[in-house]
Amino acid sequence: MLKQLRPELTSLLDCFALPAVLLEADHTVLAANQAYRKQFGDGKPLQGRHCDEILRTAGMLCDDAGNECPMARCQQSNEAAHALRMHDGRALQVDLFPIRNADGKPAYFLELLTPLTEQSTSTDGLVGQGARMQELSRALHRAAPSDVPVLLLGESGTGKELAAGMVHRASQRAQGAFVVLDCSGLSETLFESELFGHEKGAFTGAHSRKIGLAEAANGGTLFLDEVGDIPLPLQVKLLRLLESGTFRRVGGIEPIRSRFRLISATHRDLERMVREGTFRQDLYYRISTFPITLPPLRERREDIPQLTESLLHNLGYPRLRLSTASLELLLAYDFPGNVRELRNILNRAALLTDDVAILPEHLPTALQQEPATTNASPATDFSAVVPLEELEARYLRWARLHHAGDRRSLAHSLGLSERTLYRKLEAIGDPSQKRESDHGG
Ligand SMILES: Nc1ncnc2c1ncn2[C@@H]1O[C@H](COP(=O)(O)OP(=O)(O)OP(=O)(O)O)[C@@H](O)[C@H]1O
Repeated sequence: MLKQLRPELTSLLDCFALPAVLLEADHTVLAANQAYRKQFGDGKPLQGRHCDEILRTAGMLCDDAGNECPMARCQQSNEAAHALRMHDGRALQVDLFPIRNADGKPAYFLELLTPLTEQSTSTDGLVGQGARMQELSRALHRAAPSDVPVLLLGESGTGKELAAGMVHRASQRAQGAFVVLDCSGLSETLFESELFGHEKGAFTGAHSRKIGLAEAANGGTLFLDEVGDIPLPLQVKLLRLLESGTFRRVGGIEPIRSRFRLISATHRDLERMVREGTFRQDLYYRISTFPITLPPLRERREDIPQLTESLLHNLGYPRLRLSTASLELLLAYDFPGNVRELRNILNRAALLTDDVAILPEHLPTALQQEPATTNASPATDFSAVVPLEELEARYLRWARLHHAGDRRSLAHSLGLSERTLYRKLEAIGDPSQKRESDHGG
C-alpha cells in the first residue's frame, strides 16, 4: 500500500538533512531521501533493493567484525536500535526506529545515518601507565558494568570525553549508541531542542520534526559534556528527564520514554556551584553517584614520553621522535591545557620539522624559556598537598635538570647510591636515563 505513496514518502524523508531511508521488514528500500541517495546511491533506482546491497556497493560493510544488524534488534524489541559503522574512514551512527502499525507492531523501519565527530568516536584508549592513570583505569572499569551515573571531573583536555567513551564501551550498553551533548555555549532553546528534539513548527525555523539526543541515546549512553554550564532553568528539565525517564519534544504532547546510561563531565567545581546556588543540589546528587577525577598532565608527567609517542603516531607521524632536549622541556612544562595542549604542540612541531626529530626550536617559545617553576625548587612550591611519591618525582626531575655534575655526583648530593638513583629515575620515565642506559651508563 505504501508503495503507491513513494513520492510522498520521499518528500517526507527529504525533511531530514541527514541520510534517511524507509525500509520494509525484509530490508528492502521503500523510499530514500536526497542525502541518502547522494551518499550511498550508485545512480540506479534504490527502491526495492536490499539496503545491505546498497551500502556494500557504496563501500560500507553492514555486518563486518561481528557487528550485528540493528534491524534484528529493532524488530525484536519494537524499540529504536543503534549501531556504529565505518564509511569512507568516518564513523556513522545508525539509528533505526520502528514505525508501528495499528496493533503497535513494527511494520516499517526508519533509518537515519549520522556522521560522528572525530572526538566522539576516538577508539584510542587512555594512554599512560603511571600510578595516577592506573588508579583512574581501575575506577573507570569498576564503574562501567553497572548502570550508575558517572561524573567525570578534571581540567579541560585531561581526557574526560575519552574516559566517557571507555566507560561506554566497557558497559552493558556497548552495543547501543554513545551520544554526546556539549552543554557549553548553548542557548536555552537550542539546548532543549538538542536534548529533547522538537516537533515541526514548534518554533520559527523548526521546519521538520527533530529527534533529540535523549531519544537517540535510548539503549546506549548519553554523555553530557560541560554539565556545569547548563543554565539553572534547564537544570530542572534535565532532572525531570533523569527522574522519570520520559520527556516531551519541544512543541510535542506525547511523553517519550528513553532508557540510557548517563555520564556527565565538567571542569567546574560543582560542589562549590551548589553552595553558591548556581547548580541544583538535587541534580548534583542525581548525576554524581560515581564521581571520578582525571588528573592533570602535570601530576602524571611520567606518562609524557608514552603519550608523546602515541599522539605522534595518531597524528600520522609514527617515525617522528623528540630529541632528548625537547622531551626535557616538555617534562618541565606545566600544560595548563593538558593532553589536548600536548597534542597541539606536537602537531605544530611535526609541521615545522623536516627531519625525524623534534628539536627545541620546533616547540613554542613558552616551553623554550625555562618556566619559573623549574628554576625554583618544586619541592618548595606548595600550592596543594600532593602525594609524597609525586613530590619526590617532581624534585628528582628538577634536580636532574638543574644539577651541574654527572649522575654519580647527583646521587651523592641526594644521599643515594647511584643504583638507587638510576631506579628512581627510570620509574619516573626520565628521558636522559634512557639515553644513558642505552649507552650502558
Ligand atoms: N590519556 C590520554 N591518552 C591519549 N589521548 C588523550 C588522553 N587524554 C586526552 N587525550 C586526547 O586529548 C584531547 C582532549 O581530550 P578530551 O576531549 O577527552 O578532554 P576533555 O577533558 O573532555 O576536555 P574538555 O573538558 O575541554 O572537553 C583528545 O584529542 C584526546 O584524544
